[in-house]
Amino acid sequence: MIQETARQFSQSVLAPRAAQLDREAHRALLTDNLRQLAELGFMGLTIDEQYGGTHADAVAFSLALTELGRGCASTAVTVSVTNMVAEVIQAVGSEAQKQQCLPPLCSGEWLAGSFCLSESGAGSDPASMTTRADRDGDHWVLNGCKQWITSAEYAGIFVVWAVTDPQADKGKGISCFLVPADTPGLIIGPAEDKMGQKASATNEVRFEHCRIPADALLGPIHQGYKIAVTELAGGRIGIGSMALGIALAALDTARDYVKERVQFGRPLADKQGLQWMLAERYTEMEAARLLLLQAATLKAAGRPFGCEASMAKWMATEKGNRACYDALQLMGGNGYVRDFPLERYARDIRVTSIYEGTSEIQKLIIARHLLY
Ligand SMILES: CC(C)(COP(=O)(O)OP(=O)(O)OC[C@H]1O[C@@H](n2cnc3c(N)ncnc32)[C@H](O)[C@@H]1OP(=O)(O)O)[C@@H](O)C(=O)NCCC(=O)NCCSC(=O)CCS(=O)O
Repeated sequence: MIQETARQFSQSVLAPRAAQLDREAHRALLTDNLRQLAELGFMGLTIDEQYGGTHADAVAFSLALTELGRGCASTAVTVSVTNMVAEVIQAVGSEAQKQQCLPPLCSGEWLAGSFCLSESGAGSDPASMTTRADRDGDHWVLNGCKQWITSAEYAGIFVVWAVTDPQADKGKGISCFLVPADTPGLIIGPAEDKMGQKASATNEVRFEHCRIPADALLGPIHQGYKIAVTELAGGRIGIGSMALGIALAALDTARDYVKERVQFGRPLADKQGLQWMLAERYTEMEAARLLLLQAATLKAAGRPFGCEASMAKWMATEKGNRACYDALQLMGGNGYVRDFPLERYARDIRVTSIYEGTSEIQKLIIARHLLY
């Protein structure tokens, strides 16, 4: 039912608006999409009902993200990251923190949540972060700068990682905090001018003597790094599922095109070389779908799923990029112009093999599981 609801919303609302969102980086249309999705229960898909969530599982999350990715990647990534933020709070938050943050995130009162981990010098290696949280009486004081933060412009809550013990071994002195958007000293930089996913804002977030109360600590002190890498594994199912949706949208468009387009007196679909392109790319995306469902099923069962999530993200995003490349090729010049959505799909999918862990990081995680 969740998959069908996502599919219908994606076809009827997201897809018709996606070109305008992309062309104008249209925040108002994006936020309208988000409000409607929150009403449908997509902002707290795996969150307990008592906090306003849908209480679905990771499989439903994956299926939903694929359908939303088919329609509009800018919207889908916002849903994925907001769900990841809600999951961190549900996983390690106190009862008071859950009561404070989850209902407004799930209902859409807060349009989004932001996951503030990466810094300019700490992307693939977040344990090298330099943002500090220093204790001052009954407060923490945050200083530092985060980069590549999805939705920062319109987020209601920020989950922020900072060094709380600079003397500790690498990764052992980091803690996690909850920072409401209106906290003085939290400063949102201008949006990046990106290649794709243009309506989704990606900002720098600075903390300048940003004072937060002691009870803003999220989860145990100095355990923040482990919380981040654990939650990122779940986020990777979302990004992989969205990439699958973008790739399938591209392949479906190209498949319909080659059936219609006549060259040398026959439809392009009759050319065996082009048939094989479609056969290979659809087969790869089916493999990605099954890997995503495997990772999601393990997560839903409460079993370890980090390696499987990395395998699934690698497959869905790398093969998804290839699928968009070939789909564009199948449409020739028409793939390259804005009259058709192919060039947007190809731009939107490119970042999926970069954010929430590059393809190289996914292979590092997979290799560690194989070897150690
Ligand atoms: C590449 C890395 C995986 C390397 O990690 P490290 O070697 O530095 O750390 P580990 O020792 O592997 O892990 C630390 C700690 O956590 C435990 N752990 C690790 N993974 C899991 C898991 N899936 N589930 C549970 N626990 C896990 C591990 O056992 C260790 O525990 P102990 O200390 O031994 O008790 C890592 O650096 C990495 O993933 N890098 C990529 C970071 C990344 O994806 N960055 C992009 C973030 S996206 C962003 O910030 C923008 C937000 S957005 O808007 O989307």
